[in-house]
Amino acid sequence: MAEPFLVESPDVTYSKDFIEAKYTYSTVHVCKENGVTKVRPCSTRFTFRTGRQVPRLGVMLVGWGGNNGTTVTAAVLANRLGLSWMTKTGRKTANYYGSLLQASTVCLGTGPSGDVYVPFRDLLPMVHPNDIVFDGWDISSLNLAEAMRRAEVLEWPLQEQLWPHMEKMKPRPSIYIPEFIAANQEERADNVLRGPMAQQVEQIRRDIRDFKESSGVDKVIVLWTANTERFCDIVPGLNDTADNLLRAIERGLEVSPSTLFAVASILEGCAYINGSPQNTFVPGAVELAAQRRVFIGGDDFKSGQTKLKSVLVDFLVGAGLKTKSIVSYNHLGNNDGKNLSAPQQFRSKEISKSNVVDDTVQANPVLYGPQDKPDHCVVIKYVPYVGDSKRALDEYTSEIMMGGTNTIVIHNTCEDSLLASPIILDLAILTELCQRISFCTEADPEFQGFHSVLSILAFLCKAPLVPEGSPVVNALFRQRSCIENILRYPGAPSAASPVPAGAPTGLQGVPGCQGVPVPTGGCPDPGGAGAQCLGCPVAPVGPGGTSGSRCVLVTGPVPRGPGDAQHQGPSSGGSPFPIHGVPKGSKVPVPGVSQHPAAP
Ligand SMILES: NC(=O)c1ccc[n+]([C@@H]2O[C@H](COP(=O)([O-])OP(=O)(O)OC[C@H]3O[C@@H](n4cnc5c(N)ncnc54)[C@H](O)[C@@H]3O)[C@@H](O)[C@H]2O)c1
Ligand SMILES: O=P([O-])([O-])O[C@@H]1[C@@H](O)[C@H](O)[C@@H](O)[C@H](O)[C@@H]1O
Repeated sequence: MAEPFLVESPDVTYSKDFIEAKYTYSTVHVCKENGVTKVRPCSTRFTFRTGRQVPRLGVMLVGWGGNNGTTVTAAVLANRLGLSWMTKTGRKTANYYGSLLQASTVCLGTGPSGDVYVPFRDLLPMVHPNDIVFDGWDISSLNLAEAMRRAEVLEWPLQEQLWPHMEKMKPRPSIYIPEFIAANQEERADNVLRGPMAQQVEQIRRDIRDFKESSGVDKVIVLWTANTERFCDIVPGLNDTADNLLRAIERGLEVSPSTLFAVASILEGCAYINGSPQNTFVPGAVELAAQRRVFIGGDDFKSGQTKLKSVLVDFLVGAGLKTKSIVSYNHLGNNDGKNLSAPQQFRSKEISKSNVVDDTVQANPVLYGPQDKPDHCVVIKYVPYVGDSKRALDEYTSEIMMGGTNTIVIHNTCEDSLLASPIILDLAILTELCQRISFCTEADPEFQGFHSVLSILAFLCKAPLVPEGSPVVNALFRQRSCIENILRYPGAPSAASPVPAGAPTGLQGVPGCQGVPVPTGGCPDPGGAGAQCLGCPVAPVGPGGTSGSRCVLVTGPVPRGPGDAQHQGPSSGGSPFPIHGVPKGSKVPVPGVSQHPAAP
């Protein structure tokens, strides 16, 4: 496939199979020494290698018969077939609006006629959504056409055109454990697996292999878009390590369906993404992903009200206005809303919708003291009549100068599934791309992949899953620039915006953060054992590694016990922490350590 642009630079080479790009990553480290805060610029010379061969991608959706599952499948079919349909406001044509990769652009650089913008998807060779092959599971036996009609998301003239294609698609029977989702879901559960838990996991693994073989896809990514589950307790001996989790499954102990699907996917070498807010990635699941070097990501698609919240609070607090109260109310009438009408399922969603402002608040000690943060209220009501057309009302009240008050009120109506569907595509395509990117540095010449917790997906998720020790950043445009920078390094490094000195250690390119590769060397602060940089996770090479002046930027401490990523829990943040180095040449990404909030 011809490249949409060629980078003419001594730092970029194109071979038949790879694009190789050298890039000097510059950042700053902030360390406090003897009471003095010292800022030291440092840089690392990377070589990125991206495979140019775009595979045939299969996406298996858990919850395929739901509003999101049917809608994203229908959207890809409609685009592939070039469909259009009449509505009361005129003819509509299939598109991918709402997709970062398909419908947004990046500035490649400046030319004689000014800035040159290209679609995000052109930065590197990536899967086109039209080519994705779908399959999946649902506890409801309806075929995809009947499920699309049940969802009531798409206009009927479009549904009619899609019907013959969708009715051939039938969700595979799924793992169903009633106590994890609302009791009101039981009436649709007529397509469920029976037998011991371990046998059900084996069936899911067989399904993945069967799909791969029958469809002829080159690789499969599994994505959870089934109902929101309640949180799981993190229990030592049950789900705190990979071995304990696998043992718990053998014994049929308390493991959620979403975690069972994660285990099945990881054991099949398939990346697994969680589109819902529950803590699917218990420490044992994260450790298993790290051991098998399989990408995992999530949590909870960031589609509308929360996406706006992450921008608004960033704007308000970033402008020095002290936001004191945030009220996020919405009602909706789809099956998701029905499931969320149950307290435990609502609580999962309340957490992911609430914590999205924590990092912005914690980053501004001028406005907020240590325990000070805005009142934050999340309300979700189920109103069947409005269906998928979610109504959101938000109020943001901030203190302004000299005792003044600023109140912003927003009303937002949207089809929730039409916001989530393009996000599902971006999650799958970005994950597949990351599977083809490897990197090395002058100090670590062996090529290696990103950390198994793919936190570059943060832009697409309400509660970004990040390795322990990587700062959790929710500010939307910082998350976007992280994806842009990561895609630029391998594709158009010369245009990559360097991380400005003093840049926040949240997202942009802090190595190990949000998928930014883990470089070694370069840090001016060799530090001794236990030396800590306050600015970002930097550490001297730890046990088993080489000693000396190289610092290793880690994506998380070597597991002290349970390997786990940090689900953005109520108290997420980038505070200093005991950190360890990653022994030189270690290929297994470094899992984090459990930070999952206990079940609320
Ligand atoms: N804008 C959005 O739509 C949006 C945004 C963020 C997150 N989400 C989350 O995405 C998920 C799906 O949303 P939706 O609107 O499609 O909901 P939905 O209820 O329409 O679809 C969920 C589907 O999952 C099925 N299901 C439930 N348990 C299952 C299991 N164990 N195995 C297989 N299938 C199972 C249900 O039968 C249903 O068909 C929800 O968790 C929701 O909170 C949605
Ligand atoms: O719009 P957003 O806040 O990103 O997220 C949505 C919530 O507003 C809605 O209440 C919920 O039912 C959806 O699953 C989704 O989570």
